[in-house]
Amino acid sequence: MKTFDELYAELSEKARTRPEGSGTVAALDAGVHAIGKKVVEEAAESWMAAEHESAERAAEEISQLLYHVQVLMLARGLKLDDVYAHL
Ligand SMILES: N=c1c2ncn([C@@H]3O[C@H](COP(=O)(O)OP(=O)(O)OP(=O)(O)O)[C@@H](O)[C@H]3O)c2ncn1[C@@H]1O[C@H](COP(=O)(O)O)[C@@H](O)[C@H]1O
Repeated sequence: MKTFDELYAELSEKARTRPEGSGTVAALDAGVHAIGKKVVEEAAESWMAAEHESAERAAEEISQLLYHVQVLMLARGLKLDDVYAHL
């Protein structure tokens, strides 16, 4: 298990070191447009799971949404504090 901040730190390190086989590196290389589409897809899947499936399935889809949101942040060079400043 990891927190939102811990995941962001892990993904930042992946973006910096670009290890072979990293899905995050592949997503970053695909660019903001492709990442944005994944965010929308995972948002829809989160909605559908929350409305029609178990709480556990909804949590799983929401975790994927959070992951893709973080990849989008990295693609735009946004740090956690840039977002937290608006909360
Ligand atoms: N938490 C996640 C995570 N959540 C979601 N995803 C990606 O989102 C996809 C889920 O989308 P879907 O369920 O729609 O599955 P899918 O349509 O079959 O996936 P695609 O065909 O679109 O790849 C997964 O296949 C992963 O590619 C994640 N990929 C990575 N992480 C974590 O990120 C870290 C870095 O991962 P790597 O960069 O791959 O090393 C690790 O700790 C991972 O656990």
